[in-house]
Amino acid sequence: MIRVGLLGCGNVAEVIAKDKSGINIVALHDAVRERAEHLSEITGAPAYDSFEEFIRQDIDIVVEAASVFAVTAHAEEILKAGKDIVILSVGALAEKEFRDHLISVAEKEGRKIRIPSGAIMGLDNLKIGQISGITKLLLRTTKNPRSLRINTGERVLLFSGRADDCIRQYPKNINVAVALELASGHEVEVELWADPAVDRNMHEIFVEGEFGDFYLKIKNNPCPENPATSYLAALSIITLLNNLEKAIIIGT
Ligand SMILES: NC(=O)C1=CN([C@@H]2O[C@H](COP(=O)(O)OP(=O)(O)OC[C@H]3O[C@@H](n4cnc5c(N)ncnc54)[C@H](O)[C@@H]3O)[C@@H](O)[C@H]2O)C=CC1
Ligand SMILES: O=C([O-])CC(=O)C(=O)O
Repeated sequence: MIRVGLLGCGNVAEVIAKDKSGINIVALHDAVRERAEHLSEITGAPAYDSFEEFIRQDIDIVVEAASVFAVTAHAEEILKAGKDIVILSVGALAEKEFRDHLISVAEKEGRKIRIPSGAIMGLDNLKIGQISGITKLLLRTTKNPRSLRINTGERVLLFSGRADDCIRQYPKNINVAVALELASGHEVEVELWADPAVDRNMHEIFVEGEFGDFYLKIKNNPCPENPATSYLAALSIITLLNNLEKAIIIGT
């Protein structure tokens, strides 16, 4: 059974820890000790204060659900320690130089970097952008101001521009833009809106290309402990882990 280590023991990790589908969590690490200890009580897996000790454990795959910074700081070491990695804070890969370096380390070590679909649907078939022209790719994300930690009584456009600039400004809110970019191999135009009238995390994706066009709108229920994060993101990781060893692979 695949041995999973959780890097980051916050909101997403807690949903994973409470899941009953049989994920085998064997080690935990969080910069805040109490968070790892809390998940230790739920899973029975040991919590390690130091990252170095955590990564020495008998882990097959590390699930990062921590922060963009945690990926920058630890992803290379995880791969070099012979473990695969699931990266939820995929915004860390917006910078090409870092991304290319990490991929080359994974290739050299014979390891895999897995990017879950996270808080959106449709990421799988968008990979066709790597072989077929895409002429438009726009992500319009709308969240309640509370999720974005701002105060406004009306709908406001907080950002309009490139994904890499947006993730630098909102590292906890727009990882999906970078996932879309990596899947499609195409630059994403991003709009980030704060709207007090919405209580869900909404992502609208507009795509045009040689295949035709599509429009997708998802209205995600936020996680109770962290309204910036959609519950779907945690479900997507659980699903990824449950499918790792299946003989049939569904989706592009
Ligand atoms: N790709 C996607 O679609 C999505 C990505 N995310 C990202 O996933 C990550 C996790 O989300 P949540 O669980 O809601 O966040 P959270 O804030 O509830 O939990 C993160 C935990 O990681 C810990 N942490 C942060 N940096 C660390 C480091 N360098 N070393 C060790 N521990 C560290 C924090 O102390 C915290 O306990 C966030 O970066 C979030 O932006 C969230 C939703 C969707
Ligand atoms: O959970 C969401 O709806 C999206 C999100 O925070 C992210 O992409 O970082």
